[in-house]
Amino acid sequence: MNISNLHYITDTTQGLEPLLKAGLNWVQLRVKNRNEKEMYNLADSFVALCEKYKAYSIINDYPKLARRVGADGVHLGKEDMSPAEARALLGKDFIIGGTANTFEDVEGLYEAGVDYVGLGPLRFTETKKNLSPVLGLEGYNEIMQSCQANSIRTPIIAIGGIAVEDLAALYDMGLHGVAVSAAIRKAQNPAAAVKAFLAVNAL
Ligand SMILES: Cc1ncc(COP(=O)(O)OP(=O)(O)O)c(N)n1
Ligand SMILES: Cc1nc(C(=O)O)sc1CCOP(=O)(O)O
Ligand SMILES: [Mg+2]
Repeated sequence: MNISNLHYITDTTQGLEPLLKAGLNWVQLRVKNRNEKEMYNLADSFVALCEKYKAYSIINDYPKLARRVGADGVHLGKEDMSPAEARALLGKDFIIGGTANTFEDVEGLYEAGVDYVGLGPLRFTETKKNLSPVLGLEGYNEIMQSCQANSIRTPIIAIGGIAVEDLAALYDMGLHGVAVSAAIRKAQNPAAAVKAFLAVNAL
C-alpha cells in the first residue's frame, strides 16, 4: 500500500462520486455529532463508494466502526484510541494514521508504528474546532529537519487550511502529501480543484 499524496477529508458521501471520478484515490470520512446508527449507515455507504472507484477509505475517530464496515484504515488523534491499542485491535495490514503538532508527537507516532502522520495545522481553518497551535511553513521546516536528523521516515501529511499554492513549499521540505477539506469542498468546481491538486503531485 502506498500512502496517497492527496487525502480528501469529507463529512458526507454527497458529491463524492465526481471527485473519485476526477482521480481522488484516498478519502477520510470525518463526521462529528452523529448517533451510532447514522454513523454506521454513512460509513457503510462511504466504503462501498470508495471500493467502486478503488480508492482507499479511512474512517476518522472510530477504529471499531472502521473494521466493521470494511474500511482500509482509521485516523486517530490525541483524544482517540491510542495507535498501539488500535494496531492490536485491527492488525498489521490495517492503515493507521495519527495526528501530530510537534516533533515529539511525530516521534511518538513513529515509535507506535503508525502508517502515516497528519501534521498541522499549517494555518487557521474553520473546519476543525479546538485547533492546535498554527505551525506555518517555518514550523513545518523545523519539524521536518528534526525528522531527517532522527531518521524518521514515516510519511508526513500536512493539514489545516492547505491550498494548492502551498504544495511546492511543503514538498520541498520533505512532506509526503497533504490532507485537504475546504479548498476542495468549497471550491466553485470541486472536481477541478481535485485535478489541480493532483496535477501538482504529478509534476
Ligand atoms: C490526515 C489527518 N491529520 C490530522 C487529523 C486530525 O485528527 P484529530 O486530531 O483526531 O482531530 P479530528 O479530525 O478528529 O477533529 C485528521 N483528521 N486527518
Ligand atoms: C481535520 C483537521 N485536523 C487538523 C489538524 O491540525 O490536526 S486541521 C483539520 C482541518 C482540515 O480541513 P481544511 O483543509 O478545511 O482546513
Ligand atoms: Mg479525532
